[in-house]
Amino acid sequence: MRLEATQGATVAITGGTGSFGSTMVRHLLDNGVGQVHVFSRDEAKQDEMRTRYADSRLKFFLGDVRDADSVMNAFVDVDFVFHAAALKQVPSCEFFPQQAVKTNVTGSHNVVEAAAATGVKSVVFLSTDKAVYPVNAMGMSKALMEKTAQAFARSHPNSSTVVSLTRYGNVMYSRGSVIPLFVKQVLAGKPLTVTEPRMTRFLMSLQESVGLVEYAFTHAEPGDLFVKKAPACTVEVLARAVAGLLGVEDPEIRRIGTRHGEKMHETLLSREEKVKALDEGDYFRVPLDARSLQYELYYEEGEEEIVEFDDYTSENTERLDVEQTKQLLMTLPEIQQLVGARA
Ligand SMILES: O=c1ccn([C@@H]2O[C@H](COP(=O)(O)OP(=O)(O)O[C@H]3O[C@H](CO)[C@H](O)[C@H](O)[C@H]3O)[C@@H](O)[C@H]2O)c(=O)[nH]1
Repeated sequence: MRLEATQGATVAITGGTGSFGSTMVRHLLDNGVGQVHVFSRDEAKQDEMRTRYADSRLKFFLGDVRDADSVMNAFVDVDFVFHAAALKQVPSCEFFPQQAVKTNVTGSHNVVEAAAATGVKSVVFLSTDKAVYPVNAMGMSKALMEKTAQAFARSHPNSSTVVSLTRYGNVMYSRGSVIPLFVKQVLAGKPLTVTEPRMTRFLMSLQESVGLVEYAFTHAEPGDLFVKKAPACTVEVLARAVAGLLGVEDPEIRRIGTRHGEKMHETLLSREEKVKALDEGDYFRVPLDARSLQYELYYEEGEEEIVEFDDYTSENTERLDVEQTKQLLMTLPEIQQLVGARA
């Protein structure tokens, strides 16, 4: 993975102390970035990161994407922005949808406006499969974030700020997610709690999410949306793979039922997007629908092709069995460590 464009450049990352942010920061520092502006709300995490990275190219900006001035302040003299700050927990957004609107929608609007006002060259927005046909407040607010970014690109065709989007699925081993939970349950000798055995999720590593953002950043035309092709598996397969790697071949599985706000399968591209998507090998690129607000284009001329296409979902993508899932899990440093420690 190379980030030639960022060599010597100044990059700002909103949500810079999170999982994505800190992985991207490491990657940028290793690839000759000039400066990184780490923008986030949590001073303790910033302090921890400052000590851990101990690199004079890092500058920390305390602020909140909800506060436009704080965003503007962090973007002065910045070349590129990665917008990762978000409320991303499904349950908390479900209980506090207004908070999701403030951070994910208004906050993202502040980011795009500040980027344009300060002359940022390119800003990549991070979205999620949960934004496609959304059923929960987190997904709905991320869908509106996407629309906010696309609306900017559509209404400012001559802007020197390129706005693009990436969408990805579940990041394996992310904080609070199911893989570390299954690991904990296996190590404690407890049954594995599986919501619905046939439920599927895309599987992506944190490194791949950095790669996707880098790809978007390097290739984007204004308003483009990028998705990485990814395999998927059922949660039962995932549970069996995690247990198998930790030496439990036939784990006890306790079915707990689908949780609130959860889908059976996730969708990375709707069929309306799929019909427009360009296949670029590991990635799909969906160009901006740049039509103006001429109503006849929306209401009088349809698109015949659309019915021929399927959505791109965790159900119809490449599906992994237990052995293949084990192999994929073994690419994760956390799993390598665990398995190594037990060998
Ligand atoms: O005890 C559990 C918990 C989860 N699952 C299943 O495992 C899969 C993955 O669950 P995660 O909780 O890891 O991921 P989600 O798809 O629910 O989404 C997660 O990742 C999102 C980001 O994409 C948000 O952060 C969200 O709040 C967070 O729950 C789902 O099918 C879920 O039903 C189980 O089988 N058993």
